[in-house]
Amino acid sequence: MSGVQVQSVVGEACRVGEGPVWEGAAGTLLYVDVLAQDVCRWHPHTGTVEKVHLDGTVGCAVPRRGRAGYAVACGTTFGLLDWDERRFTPVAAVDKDRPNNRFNDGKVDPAGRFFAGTMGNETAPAVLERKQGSLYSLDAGSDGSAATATRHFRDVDISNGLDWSLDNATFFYIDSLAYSLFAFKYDVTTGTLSDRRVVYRFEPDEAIPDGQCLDAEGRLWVACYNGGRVIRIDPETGKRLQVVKLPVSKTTSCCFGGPDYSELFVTSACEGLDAAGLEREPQAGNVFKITGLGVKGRAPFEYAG
Ligand SMILES: O=C1O[C@H](CO)[C@@H](O)[C@H](O)[C@H]1O
Repeated sequence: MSGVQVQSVVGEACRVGEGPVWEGAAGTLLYVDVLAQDVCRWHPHTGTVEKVHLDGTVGCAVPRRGRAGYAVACGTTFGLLDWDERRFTPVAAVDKDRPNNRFNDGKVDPAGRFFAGTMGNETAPAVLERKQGSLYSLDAGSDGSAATATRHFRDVDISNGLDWSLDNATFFYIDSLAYSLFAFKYDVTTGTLSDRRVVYRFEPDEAIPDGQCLDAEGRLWVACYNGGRVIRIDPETGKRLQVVKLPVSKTTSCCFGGPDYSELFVTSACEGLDAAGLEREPQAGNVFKITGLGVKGRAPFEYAG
């Protein structure tokens, strides 16, 4: 019998919860509510959620190496958030020719670069002008030089689902409306991508692929938006290995965490629920914890700037 259990741990609903990151030293879960414009931090021991409200949509927030606060992709600007002072300092702006764009999902690479991608403005979930987005990284300057934003590619619909293979040689990426999980060759020394290929094409009941994370065995866990599930994919074989269903439909992203990284945290959204009665989902927008998967994740990488 499967020992997999799903539990709602943050009962306060997010409009669009995204980008969970486990903070090992503090034992807290960082995530964002994109449309509420909040960076959120959940304390499991007290059950409380602290929030910092920003002056724009928040695509993602990531921890900094050896420094307090977070690097954040807000609106179309990479910046730094001083959590205690609740102050956002812009570092680099992108997509200056696309005023309706916003940042979406992001993650730090094994060398400390902050990758995040953009998308056009949605009129409803997953309804937007196509091919407006790009994938960027924010590379921390060395020896006191300024951080710089680099565009890796254009023509993205909804930039999503980033992670790197255990040997750092492959970058995994999702463009949601391509309904595909892509892999690129990755040069971790230079931070460059090449040779894009499709690893997995999503099934109709898996709906829209959203955020993802790698586990310690090199397999990927993908949250399926409108699919109410996370699925485990072997990128070597392109086979789906496992499905875990959740009690809400708009599952948006996942990360491993907990004291030994054996718990999978899943964010969800309640914004834009459709006319099929889904708005009555009692737990839509909550954060969930899945235990008993029998596999662990790894600690997140931290932005070097
Ligand atoms: O990552 C996301 O995926 C969702 C589905 O593609 C989209 O509706 C959200 O606005 C977006 O943040």
